[in-house]
Amino acid sequence: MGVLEKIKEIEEEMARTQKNKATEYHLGLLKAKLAKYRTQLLEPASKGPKGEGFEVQKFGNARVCMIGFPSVGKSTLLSSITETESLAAAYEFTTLTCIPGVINYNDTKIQLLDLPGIIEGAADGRGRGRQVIAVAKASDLVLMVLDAQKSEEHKAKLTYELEKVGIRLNQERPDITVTINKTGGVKLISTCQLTRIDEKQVKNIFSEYKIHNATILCRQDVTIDDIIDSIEGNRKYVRCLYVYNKIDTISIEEVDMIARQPNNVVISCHQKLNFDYLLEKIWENLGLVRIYTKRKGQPPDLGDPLILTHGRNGCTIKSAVEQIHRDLIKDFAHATVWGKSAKFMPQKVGLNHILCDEDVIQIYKKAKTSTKAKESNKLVSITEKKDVKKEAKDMKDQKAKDKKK
Ligand SMILES: Nc1nc2c(ncn2[C@@H]2O[C@H](COP(=O)(O)OP(=O)(O)OP(=O)(O)O)[C@@H](O)[C@H]2O)c(=O)[nH]1
Ligand SMILES: [K+]
Ligand SMILES: [Mg+2]
Repeated sequence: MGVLEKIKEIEEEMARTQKNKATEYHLGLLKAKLAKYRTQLLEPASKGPKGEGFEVQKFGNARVCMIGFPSVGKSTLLSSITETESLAAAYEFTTLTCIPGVINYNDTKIQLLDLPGIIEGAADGRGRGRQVIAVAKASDLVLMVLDAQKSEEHKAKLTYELEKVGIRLNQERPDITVTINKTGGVKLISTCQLTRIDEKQVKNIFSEYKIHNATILCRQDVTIDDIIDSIEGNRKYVRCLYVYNKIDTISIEEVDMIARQPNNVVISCHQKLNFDYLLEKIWENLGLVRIYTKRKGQPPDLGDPLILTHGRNGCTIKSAVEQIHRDLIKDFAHATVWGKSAKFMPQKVGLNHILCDEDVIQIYKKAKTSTKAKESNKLVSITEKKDVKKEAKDMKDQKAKDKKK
């Protein structure tokens, strides 16, 4: 029986199983089995003939892709907010390849990718689903474009299709560390109370993966899915905006209700409604930071900022210096900062200072001691030493003289 049939069988069994304390272990095991088969299913995609995927050159400071069912308005949106025209039409599957456009926003270039519509079962290979979803895995932000008339079920279905290939939308990577040992069995350690899993359940899951000796350290109250994700490892945690298009076809009350949900953006391409807010949310979710550099005695160069991304713990002077020039780090002495991150203007800071958007920095390098200067320095230090030695000797002679008297 092929992998797809096995997946189908397990999904049916999970749907049939009552969710309660007694079946929890069994369901956990089924989830692990499912995750294993899904990973197997994905393997061929990467080994498939090269031409299959949508090889689109990365461009600009960030990559955003549009995922959605056919005819929700992805191509109309690309043509509306970038200079690129992408054919739009009422029939489904108008777009058959990946069409890149560029959003110029806040001195940055954000690549926006239009993709073919996907349908249920996309992750299992229906239509060009797997190639479309692979682009989502390689993006910094996913725009899930939805037709405002269609119910929430579309959003849930698309989330499930992305989940099946290991994409976790708007979730943080769970803080779990798995160490495989030679002996000692499976040990579950946690720095907080675990209310959703226990050691026996975790042991079952690990034995499903034929791992019998491991230490699992959890720093938050994790679920069994998080444990499976940490074993599988190939998960991608991506920010996602739910873009509800065609709001010209629903009532104001419905628009208001949709707009209030987190990560939702309501737009109408036909009436060009709310594009500014969409661009603002894209910018916010990409976590891009513009840093302007200035030289001593000159005004900052406002035309061409450094564009950095907000890492997990912010963006530091170090990442800015590395972007200017890799070798600059070793000559770095200190920097002065003007802007939101400076306590006073200008503030003298080191490599670990966390920068804010639109800060201005000036970099100071260590004073280059040329070899001649080094010689003279050395000379100075040696003569100093000589003086010190001579002084010590004079003092000693003096003492000896005093003694004789
Ligand atoms: N009422 C309304 N119709 C829209 C809006 N935006 C797009 N459409 C229509 O929706 C249909 C589909 O638009 P497309 O841009 O081709 O949608 P798509 O998601 O790119 O479709 P595929 O490429 O087939 O996946 C077209 O007839 C558009 O004119 C909108 O804001 N309001
Ligand atoms: K269409
Ligand atoms: Mg299209």
